[in-house]
Amino acid sequence: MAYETILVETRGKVGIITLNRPQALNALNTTVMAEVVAALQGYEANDAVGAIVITGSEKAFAAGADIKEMQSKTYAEVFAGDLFAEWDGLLRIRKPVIAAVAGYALGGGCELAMMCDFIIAGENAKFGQPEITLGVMPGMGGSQRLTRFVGKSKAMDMCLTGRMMDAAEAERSGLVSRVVPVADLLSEAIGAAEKIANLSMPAVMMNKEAVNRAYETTLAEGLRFERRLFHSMFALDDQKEGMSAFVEKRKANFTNR
Ligand SMILES: CCCCCCC/C=C/C(=O)SCCNC(=O)CCNC(=O)[C@H](O)C(C)(C)COP(=O)(O)OP(=O)(O)OC[C@H]1O[C@@H](n2cnc3c(N)ncnc32)[C@H](O)[C@@H]1OP(=O)(O)O
Repeated sequence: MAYETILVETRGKVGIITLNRPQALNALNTTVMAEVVAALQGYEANDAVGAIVITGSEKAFAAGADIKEMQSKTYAEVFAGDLFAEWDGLLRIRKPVIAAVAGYALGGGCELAMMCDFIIAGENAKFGQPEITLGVMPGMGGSQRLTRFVGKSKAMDMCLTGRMMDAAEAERSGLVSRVVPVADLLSEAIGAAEKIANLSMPAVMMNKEAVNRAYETTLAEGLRFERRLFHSMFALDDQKEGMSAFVEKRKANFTNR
């Protein structure tokens, strides 16, 4: 499929989506949204792909939702069209999605990164929710997810002042899982994705579902959910293979069954 605003490539078992609107610092317009979700759905349906990386350029992962596209919209339009709801398609992807962030990840760009399963940042990454400076607020989960990632005080600071957080602060605060030199960012993210893609896919997907559940439910309910998933894994060939391989001191050969 030919895309206008993203580049799509498969390396081994890893699908790579690169946001590609350099003239607008990868601002997220309606076309980007539709194309990213379509590419993700394509990888989700492709059994040869086990994990996905979303990245941008060295200067910008994404500098936010496209302000020029939003500028003149009316309340009636954004309400009736449920502006940005299509991004929820990302949340229905069951394979792991890693954000590889260099440069600006602002507004919707920061929100897109936080919708991924984890974030690997280049040393020049800058995260922020500057919507307040435009007279609005985050519209795709920023006020909720950022607060869960970094806590109330820092989330308030960022949403109310619009200030940016650099990669070191983002790692300290738990927003990103690792920080690497910009030159190594894509290979680090692809390496992590490749490692995941070579594991048992049902086990990977159940791990993802269980961690996500921690955001949505009580501790008691989450622990019950984890226990049930854990028990169900003993119905998988991959559980037998993984444990046998350990005991026999060999590499596991997972079949995703
Ligand atoms: C999954 C999530 C999607 C849903 C999102 C829901 C709600 C989200 C709302 C938002 O995201 S509002 C936008 C928040 N972002 C910002 O306010 C950042 C805006 N950009 C900047 O402040 C600066 O561009 C910068 C990032 C600090 C970089 O500055 P620099 O001087 O280096 O470059 P510029 O000359 O400013 O930009 C180059 C070029 O890119 C255009 N551009 C930058 N950001 C956007 C944007 N968000 N939307 C549209 N266009 C953008 C900028 O206008 C320049 O283009 P020209 O005007 O020269 O043609």
